[in-house]
Amino acid sequence: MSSNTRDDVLNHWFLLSIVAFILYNIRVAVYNLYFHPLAKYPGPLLARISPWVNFYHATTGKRPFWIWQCHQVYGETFRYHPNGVFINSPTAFRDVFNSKANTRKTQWYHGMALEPKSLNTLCVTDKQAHARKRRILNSAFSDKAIHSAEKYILRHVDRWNELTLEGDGKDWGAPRDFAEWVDSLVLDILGDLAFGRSLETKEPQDNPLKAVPHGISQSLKFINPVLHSPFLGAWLWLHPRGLKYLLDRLRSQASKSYRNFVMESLFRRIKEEEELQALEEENKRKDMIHYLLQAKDPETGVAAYSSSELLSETVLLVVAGSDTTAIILSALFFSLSRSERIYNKLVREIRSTFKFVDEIRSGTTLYACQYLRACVDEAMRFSPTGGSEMPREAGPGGVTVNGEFSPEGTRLSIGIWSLFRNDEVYGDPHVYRPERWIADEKAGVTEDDVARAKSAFFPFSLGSYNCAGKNLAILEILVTVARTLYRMDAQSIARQHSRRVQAGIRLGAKGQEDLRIHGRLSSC
Ligand code: HEM
Repeated sequence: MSSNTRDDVLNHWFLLSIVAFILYNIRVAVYNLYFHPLAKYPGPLLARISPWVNFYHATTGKRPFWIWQCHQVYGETFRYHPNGVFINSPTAFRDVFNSKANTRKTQWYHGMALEPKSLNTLCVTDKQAHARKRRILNSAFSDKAIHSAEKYILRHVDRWNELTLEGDGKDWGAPRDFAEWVDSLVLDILGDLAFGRSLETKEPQDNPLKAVPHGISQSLKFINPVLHSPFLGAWLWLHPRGLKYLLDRLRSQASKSYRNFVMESLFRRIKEEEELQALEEENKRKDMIHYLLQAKDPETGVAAYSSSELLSETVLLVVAGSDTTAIILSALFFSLSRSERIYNKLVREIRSTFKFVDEIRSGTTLYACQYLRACVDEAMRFSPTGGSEMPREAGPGGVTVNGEFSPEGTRLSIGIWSLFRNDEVYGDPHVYRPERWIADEKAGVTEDDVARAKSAFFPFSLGSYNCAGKNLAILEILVTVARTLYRMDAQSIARQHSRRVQAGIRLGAKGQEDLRIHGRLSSC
């Protein structure tokens, strides 16, 4: 064949390919717009046709706000993906997340896993496998386990307070970047509760583990767009075929230090467990990893977890147990720094309820501090911790959500940020107002108002997949806030937002935080 004829053939095939590609996309667009089961729902035109729009918003870091804006424009339900809708309704949340709902976790969760082959309790999508793993995890969060963990939480909070106050505490101490400062507290607590050792990241000396919270944020920020991308399936396929190796090499230093920390801590803890076997039962330290190591398969009696499953479960505990609690504490102190009225009211409640700081521990007195709990709930509403949504899809045979039927495989999403800022439920959703959680006729808040607010409030999710660590998290937050504000006056030196939220994940870059807090001894 002459070179001219070969060029003609190539040009011909090239043109044909382009025409075929265009025709294929037109066909897909027409189907998605007019014949797809979700065709009746409104939404941005391009998002209804193509999954790339949703992906684009995930890369911007502002997807929760895009979702909220779309609800303002298109109403309660809008189509954000050819095969998915967002629904901003408390009823829809219950329909999708209740234990009996015919819905399932999507492939998104497999992408979240460190090792897609060793899925942890959060990432496993098979319901029976999840129930088995969750039973084991529950033993690490039983009332007894939390009760025995409390003394470690208190010890860390007390030391953190001591370090916040400088010298004799009579003058304002040097301002601290609150986001980082709270990260160190939460990580030290987590280290003690999970691995039975204090990580000492709040101590002044240099410590490579101080980079761990940043490593966690970076890893989450990196994976978030991938999870929302149309190439997630290919990503999961490639992961065991070389992609994992490549990613490990490209990882940032902070992300590496977080991974190494988890691995080292776990392997060190496994060794210690062997030594602990020789001790009397009451002298054994029963931290979270202890429960995982001791778990047995009920049928075979052998260890329930392989070492890669243990690692995967440990990663979950570290991420779920640190980033979330730190975000809520940060959001709460940030909101207090913006309102003298709320700050003073909370301080009054804490200082009038307890006579001594040591009385601030789990128990009816702490849990009866109504305003404290309202401030925490309002922080969880105001700055929800998870990503934009907890992705679910309709199971076999489809499911009815909010009165509308969706066939199997339809993505059914509820934007957490949008739901917690739903105008119809909260009236003034963009205002941090703890009073909305306490019925008080004089303040104009009725029982019905509180019930309505609670009807849309699911900070720890709902059903079988709800947060395993919720009681621990609440205790940690309550004692940290109460002991800190009992002991010291806190003051913000800047009035801008401390933490921007990127798809539910903190940016938290060093030096970019605006909320700096310093304390001085309280007069009580
Ligand atoms: C204020 C703090 C916290 C909030 C708001 C929170 C919220 C949540 C939410 C919404 C989920 C469901 C995620 C999903 O389905 O995609 C979840 C799951 C989970 N959380 Fe938390 N969490 C917090 C603290 C903690 C702590 C301190 C721990 C333990 C160290 C923890 C351990 C877990 C675990 C193990 C799961 C997976 C449960 C399962 O899938 O069965 N969380 N959390």
